[in-house]
Amino acid sequence: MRALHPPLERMPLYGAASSRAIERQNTHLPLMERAGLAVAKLALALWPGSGPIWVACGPGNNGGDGLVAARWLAAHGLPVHVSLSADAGALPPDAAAAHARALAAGLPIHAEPPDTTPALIVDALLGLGLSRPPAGAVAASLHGVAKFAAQGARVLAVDLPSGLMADTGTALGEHTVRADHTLSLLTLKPGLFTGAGRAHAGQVWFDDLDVSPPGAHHPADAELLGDDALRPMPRDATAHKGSQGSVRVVGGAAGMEGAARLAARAALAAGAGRVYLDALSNAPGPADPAWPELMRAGAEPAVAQPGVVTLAGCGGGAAIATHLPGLLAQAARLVLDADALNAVAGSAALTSALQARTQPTVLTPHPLEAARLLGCTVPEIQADRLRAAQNLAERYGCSVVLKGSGSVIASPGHRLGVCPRGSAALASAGTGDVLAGWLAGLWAPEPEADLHALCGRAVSQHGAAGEALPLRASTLIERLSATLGAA
Ligand SMILES: NC(=O)C1=CN([C@@H]2O[C@H](COP(=O)(O)OP(=O)(O)OC[C@H]3O[C@@H](n4cnc5c(N)ncnc54)[C@H](O)[C@@H]3O)[C@@H](O)[C@H]2O)[C@@H](O)CC1
Ligand SMILES: Nc1ncnc2c1ncn2[C@@H]1O[C@H](COP(=O)(O)OP(=O)(O)O)[C@@H](O)[C@H]1O
Repeated sequence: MRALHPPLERMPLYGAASSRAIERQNTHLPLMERAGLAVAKLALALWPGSGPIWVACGPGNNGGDGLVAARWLAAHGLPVHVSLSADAGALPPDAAAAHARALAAGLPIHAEPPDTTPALIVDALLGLGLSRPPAGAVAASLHGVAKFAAQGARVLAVDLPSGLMADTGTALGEHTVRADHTLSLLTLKPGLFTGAGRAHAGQVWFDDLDVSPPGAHHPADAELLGDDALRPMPRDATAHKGSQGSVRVVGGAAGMEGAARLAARAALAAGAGRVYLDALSNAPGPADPAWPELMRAGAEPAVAQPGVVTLAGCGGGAAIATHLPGLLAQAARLVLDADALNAVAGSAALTSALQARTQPTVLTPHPLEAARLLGCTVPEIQADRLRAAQNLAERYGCSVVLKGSGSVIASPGHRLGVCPRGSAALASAGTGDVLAGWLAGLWAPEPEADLHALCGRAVSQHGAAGEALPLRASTLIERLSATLGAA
């Protein structure tokens, strides 16, 4: 068992169906006994030393894990209140056996939550089997968990916070558990790291139940990005500005020049040899008075040159649409962000032009831009962020970074990546422009890079720099420069 916190290694993620398939391959092992023992060990470590522990067990095998854990905790002499929000006669076989062993050990099993606030709650109500918004006895227990948590009880979720969907990180029902800790068992589930998952899971722990590697015969559904993505690329001693590639930022309509400047600054900080700004505002003067290194684009460099990465959209407004036909047709390497994405979503001609591109392209939508591109709603995007990113990648034939808590990286033919870095400190205007610029700047010197991996690097580095307040987009560039930058 181990805690997942930096430095993080790459880890495979398995959704509910894959986790069940792996479980089926290992039915010869006492998985529930191992799971319950792991839960008990972590609960013991988290227990504050006094006060009761409420082990809240549900109707399935997640409840079975809880019953095993409760037996171990009671055997250690800890004050345990076990509740079962289900008919014991209807438990699945493994959980029924765990129930029988708990009774045989003399453990009282209640129908109701405790009367007084526990010090620690072990949430074993629902795991992988969640199939509908909680109701009845389970919902009543979930209400109790929320009430006691508000009174200061710590919460350890078994496998998944009850109410959270394993595959998507969608919270079903109003009382989805907000855990302080979640111990993911056998496999790590993608829903812990994207959508509402990060808000509900707290500190994630993982125990493979000694089934290692858990998916030897089963491909992972996605990959959790590791901190190897944070390593800066070494710069060759013979590097010169010409060898580092160029970034051309097309954006910054009147009133939104700042967005394009943030992107251009980030591109320079990431390592691009030269950065040009095509400001759509046509305002006179230097590209960025505070950053004299940034140049105004004239006739050169042509976007068709392989050394040039074009980043279009940041603060582009409606004006970006007129530039897109040319950029989509010619740009050797293209990143589309913000208004460029909105323009594509609103135009069948631009959509066709994007789909017809054969040169490498990255899209960096936030959920609203993604919804426009897929012709659906933001809740539909957020209900399954992995699928949305995959659909975008396939529909447009591009690499895609679907931003937000637990950014998802998708490219045709590649395994989905989920980024566990970043935080709500990034929730302020301009941080997305910095990401787009940083990505373009990382890409500039590496035309042959695996674009999917490069997107993962950009998102991980941006996220790692965005985990502490106070944070403005400008300070984000400073942090990126200080820790990972090349400029
Ligand atoms: N069997 C084993 O050997 C192992 C089981 N494990 C545990 O087993 C869990 C999966 O067990 P299950 O497949 O039984 O799934 P769950 O324990 O999540 O529960 C499934 C049960 O909950 C009911 N249910 C679903 N949604 C509900 C709702 N909204 N309100 C009320 N009831 C609802 C279902 O009808 C079903 O009876 C994992 O999450 C994990 O905790 C793992 O520890 C690995 C080993
Ligand atoms: N709660 C959060 N957790 C993690 N990352 C976040 C969170 N909120 C925002 N971000 C990140 O901040 C950036 C915001 O981008 P975006 O919405 O395009 O903003 P803007 O257009 O103002 O620059 C994205 O990289 C996004 O993933």
